[in-house]
Amino acid sequence: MKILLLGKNGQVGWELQRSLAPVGELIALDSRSTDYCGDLANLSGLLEMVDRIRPDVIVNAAAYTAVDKAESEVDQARLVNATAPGVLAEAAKRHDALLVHYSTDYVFDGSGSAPRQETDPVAPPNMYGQTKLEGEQLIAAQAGKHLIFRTSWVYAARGNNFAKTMLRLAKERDSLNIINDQHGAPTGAELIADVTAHAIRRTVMNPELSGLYHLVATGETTWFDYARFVIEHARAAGMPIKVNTDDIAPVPTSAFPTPAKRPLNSRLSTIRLQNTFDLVLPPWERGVERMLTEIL
Ligand SMILES: NC(=O)C1=CN([C@@H]2O[C@H](COP(=O)(O)OP(=O)(O)OC[C@H]3O[C@@H](n4cnc5c(N)ncnc54)[C@H](OP(=O)(O)O)[C@@H]3O)[C@@H](O)[C@H]2O)C=CC1
Ligand SMILES: Cc1cn([C@H]2C[C@H](O)[C@@H](COP(=O)(O)OP(=O)(O)O[C@H]3O[C@@H](C)C(=O)[C@@H](O)[C@H]3O)O2)c(=O)[nH]c1=O
Ligand SMILES: [Mg+2]
Repeated sequence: MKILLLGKNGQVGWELQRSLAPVGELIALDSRSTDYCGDLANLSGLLEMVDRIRPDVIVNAAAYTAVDKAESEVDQARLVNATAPGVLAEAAKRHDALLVHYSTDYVFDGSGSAPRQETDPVAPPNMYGQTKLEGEQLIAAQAGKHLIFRTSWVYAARGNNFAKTMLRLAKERDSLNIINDQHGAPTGAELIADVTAHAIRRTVMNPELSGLYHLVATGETTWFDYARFVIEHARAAGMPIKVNTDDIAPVPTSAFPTPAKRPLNSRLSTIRLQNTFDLVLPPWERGVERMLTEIL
């Protein structure tokens, strides 16, 4: 089985290089690859690359993930998050290949407090979420073999994420204001990559498993509680931390203005994923502790 991985150096892409290696013959690309085009902004290059490689599985871990910047760079965000995945879906269908793709909690408006199911209505609060939703829709419209995993609050030892931002700020500043009314589950790139490998094996044998699945760690937290969890672990591990525990302040969303609006409720229900693929998803704290142990 030939697997094509796009976005190999992102948080999830890096872990997929590990988890997909034993699943099939892996060809991993990024935007700067030279043998084959791995640039999602080059649509004709992408098509030519897929026709040359003729993969059995395409895993797209590339995305425009700068949430605030997407508000002012909509065209680039849409090209990478929507148009290119649509082109990949078309090419995958032509080759009868399985397309695996990732989406986000930011497709939901964030109202209420119930965990969202895959069938719940979508209403993205920002342009990143809007373009990610358009990507989902273009893939589904092809009706080829596909898996779309919506995840949230992704972190990894390698790459940029909220936990690493907090470690940096805790060393530099003596006070922090952190939003305490946005709820969700930090989800490790390792978990996403491991579940992806498992689901690919099942879906290749059983294409009717195609569809949309929520994939997040178990439990929930807020950005504030998550920040405290990370900073206190780092302090206990002996990392030099400048900020006092009492000077990490919980604030409402209204007190932390950003260009992009974020949902208050990012909880995702994973029942469909767990039942379909016989999976157990670990509590979010386990993965974050592992990541901290690795980087501290
Ligand atoms: N990060 C998060 O918190 C969340 C992410 N997701 C989704 O999960 C998936 C993986 O995200 P994650 O690993 O965190 O993202 P990262 O931001 O870590 O990685 C994204 C990768 O996409 C690449 N990329 C951007 N533009 C292009 C392009 N034009 N051509 C090729 N590659 C490109 C980047 O490479 P380069 O730097 O070289 O441009 C980067 O390596 C994405 O679909 C994302 O939308 C969902 C929910 C939460
Ligand atoms: C730096 C900082 C952020 N915040 C808030 C802003 C925001 O609401 C929240 C997280 O900030 P970030 O910029 O890391 O989050 P953001 O980039 O919005 O993270 C999102 O990325 C995309 C790709 C996704 O798909 C989402 O699931 C989610 O992970 O924390 C504070 O309250 N205080 C701070 O000092
Ligand atoms: Mg971000």
